[in-house]
Amino acid sequence: REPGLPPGPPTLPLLGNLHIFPKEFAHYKFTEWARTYGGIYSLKVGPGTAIVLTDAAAVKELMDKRSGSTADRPPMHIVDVVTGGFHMALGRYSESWRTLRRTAHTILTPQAAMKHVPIQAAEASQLLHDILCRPEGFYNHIRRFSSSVILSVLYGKRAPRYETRETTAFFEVQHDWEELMEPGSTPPIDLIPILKYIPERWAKWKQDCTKTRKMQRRLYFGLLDETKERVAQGEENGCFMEEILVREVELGVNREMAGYLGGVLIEGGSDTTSSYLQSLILVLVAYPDAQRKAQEEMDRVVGSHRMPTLDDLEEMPYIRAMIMETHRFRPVAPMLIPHCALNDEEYNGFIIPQGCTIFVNIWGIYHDPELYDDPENFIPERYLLSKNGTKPGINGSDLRPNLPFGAGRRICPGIHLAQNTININAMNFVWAFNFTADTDAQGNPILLDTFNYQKGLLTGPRPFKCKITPRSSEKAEIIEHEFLEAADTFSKFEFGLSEEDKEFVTRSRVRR
Ligand code: HEM
Repeated sequence: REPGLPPGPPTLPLLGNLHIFPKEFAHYKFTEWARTYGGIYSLKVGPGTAIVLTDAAAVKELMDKRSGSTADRPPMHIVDVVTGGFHMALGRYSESWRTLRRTAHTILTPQAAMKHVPIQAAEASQLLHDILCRPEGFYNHIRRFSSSVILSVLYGKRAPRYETRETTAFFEVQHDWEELMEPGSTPPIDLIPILKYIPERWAKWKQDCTKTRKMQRRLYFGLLDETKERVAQGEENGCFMEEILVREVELGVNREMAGYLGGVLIEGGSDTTSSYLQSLILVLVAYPDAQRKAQEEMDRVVGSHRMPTLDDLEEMPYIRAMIMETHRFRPVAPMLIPHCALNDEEYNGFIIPQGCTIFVNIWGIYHDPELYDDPENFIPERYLLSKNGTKPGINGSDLRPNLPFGAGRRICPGIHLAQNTININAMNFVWAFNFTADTDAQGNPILLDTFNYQKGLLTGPRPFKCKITPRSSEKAEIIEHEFLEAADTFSKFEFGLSEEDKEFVTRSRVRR
């Protein structure tokens, strides 16, 4: 470890800390180390350096205020090979990143996000309906929902079924893409660049890259071309890509960029929102008291005769607190996406060297007993006591409510879209259903493991079982009614459907 770096675990010659670097669920180990080495420590990864921030003040200063210096991503050769350098989320801080980011931002502002609320609300009514009809399939109903919302918002084309072609194609290619990026699945090309030059016939990872690239391009550019054709036929429906196509010269976005921008936004918008909503159901089951309090508030504000709308949330402090607490308790991205330092920075007497990888360990911050009372439990009330949920006597002003969405110039561009989706569904779930633990053969409740999560940079609960029942027959009727009423909104987004999709749409729109 070079002098001036923050402290960290003891190193070995050449390897540094490589031999103890966690291969999965790194946020647990990173949090354990933070309790020993402090809110800012370093790890040596061979010759490279990683800095782990588990301190809100350091995140505010280095990631938000000095974002111009920390907005890069670590080099990932695989990402360049597969996406030609056009991956906005994983790509370097370059001119093309800035163009892509500007383009995404102009169209995903809070006002622009409001334009998409009708399709989000309509899809949320199908989600309730799907759960009502087949509660045991809730996990995949949520995945369909997220995929359909993002496809509708971006390409004006929805996915009525989990098996709809574009949804299945996306899940398939995303699975391969995530596997390819899993540490250990490729040789350490970024540490030993000469490995890039091994011919493809001897390097399986290169063949996998070629396959993934082909699959991604078929899906992403196929969707782009379909949108073009639809616009040419005068059938616009106000989706994101239509606006890009109209403004491509002004925005400086060429075909390659538009194709990958759409693809990366599908990647960013699919499993993130679905993981959040799956976590929400997990905590509603695991913490029945919190569920009961949320339902009492819902009954007071909305009652039984209508469904909640976004405007109602203003009157629901407990449900707002529950939404915040879910982000804290089980953040979708426990360490955000790694950043990389563009320049040397100095902080609290430590050097943050140019080129180092920076992990923002929000898991460690959110589970710090110095900041939160009983951090390992789901307690929405903490957000009623203080804006950032911190315990009495603690100044939580270095925290901010949107921290789970990232930091500085790399903060999630889909945040407003995501928050609307989360708010609509959180209210719907609480209004519509009772969520209870599944029971064993003797009728005893089966305790849920709230740590049974998928590995990866973005994480969500592994499939789990629970019982979901409508809170009343009147509510079940309203769900049915709202779903049928949504047909008009859906129809603008239903084109190019397969025969199976059409058959499903016709069958499901008949009152039962
Ligand atoms: C619960 C929902 C979501 C959560 C918790 C979430 C969280 C995050 C986080 C933590 C980052 C990394 C920020 C950083 O490195 O500092 C990120 C980046 C990103 N997110 Fe989201 N996100 C969500 C939904 C969405 C949606 C709906 C979209 C698309 C419309 C989206 C698109 C992206 C993109 C493109 C990036 C990369 C930004 C960049 O590197 O410049 N996300 N998100």
